[in-house]
Amino acid sequence: MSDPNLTSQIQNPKSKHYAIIVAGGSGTRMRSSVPKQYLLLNGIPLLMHTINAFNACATKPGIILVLHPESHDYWNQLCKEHNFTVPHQLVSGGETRFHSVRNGINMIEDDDAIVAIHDAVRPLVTCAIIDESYECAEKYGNAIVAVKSRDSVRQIRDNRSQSLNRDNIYLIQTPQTFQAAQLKNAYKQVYQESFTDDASVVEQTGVNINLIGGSHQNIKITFPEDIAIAEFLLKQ
Ligand SMILES: Nc1ccn([C@@H]2O[C@H](COP(=O)(O)OP(=O)(O)OP(=O)(O)O)[C@@H](O)[C@H]2O)c(=O)n1
Ligand SMILES: C[C@](O)(CO)[C@H](O)COP(=O)(O)O
Repeated sequence: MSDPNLTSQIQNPKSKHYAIIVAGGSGTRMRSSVPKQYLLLNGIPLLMHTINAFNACATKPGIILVLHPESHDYWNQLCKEHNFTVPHQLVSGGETRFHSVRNGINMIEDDDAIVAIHDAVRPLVTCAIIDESYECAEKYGNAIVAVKSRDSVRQIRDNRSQSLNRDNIYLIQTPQTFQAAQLKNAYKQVYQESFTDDASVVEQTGVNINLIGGSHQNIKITFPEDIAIAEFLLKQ
């Protein structure tokens, strides 16, 4: 059950901007007793850092939070424990990230809205990155946050490794922000394993994908050591 006190903003959003924060995963690679999005980072669940970042940015989108269907009560309890009152609407997630995102998109009626999709487990995203992604998506249709590879890169082909020009290699992050019509059309497709992010889903419909600058600090919490790294970065 969602807490009605937290759902008011999305029913009557002040702007046409939305953020779908996907937190419906189970975090198998983290091997923790609770899913990683609820692990504490500087004393509060890391998912709250992520929501706070979107709430603090100038765009101030309506927030749609996608959770595993069995985690809603747990989340509402955490919100009470931590006095967390940022308005948001809860939606149930699906089998994969693709299905969770699709459930979030289904909550948005306005085809002209601008929608950012963000991994709950990227809690170090900055307001500057979030606001720029909305501005660029409004102008160009979509904006995908990415960083250049800092390592040298090689590709295996026919059992031989070949160096690639790393200046042409970008590592993709979130938020990934789109005009709602693009997103809704793309998410009508049948799920494919190659859909590892939202850009790959939208690109499949023939739409050009625009990259914007992200940050090497916008890490995804995936493995146990990432918590210590994020705590270190938060103190900077
Ligand atoms: N069915 C799913 C799977 C993933 N996610 C979300 O998508 C983001 C990126 O996924 P990932 O880091 O892979 O999370 P998990 O699937 O939880 O982790 P793992 O792959 O280690 O199990 C996370 O915020 C995760 O909660 C989701 O909403 N619904
Ligand atoms: C969406 C994403 O965070 C972009 O880097 C990434 O593709 C998620 O991948 P994962 O396999 O769910 O970790």
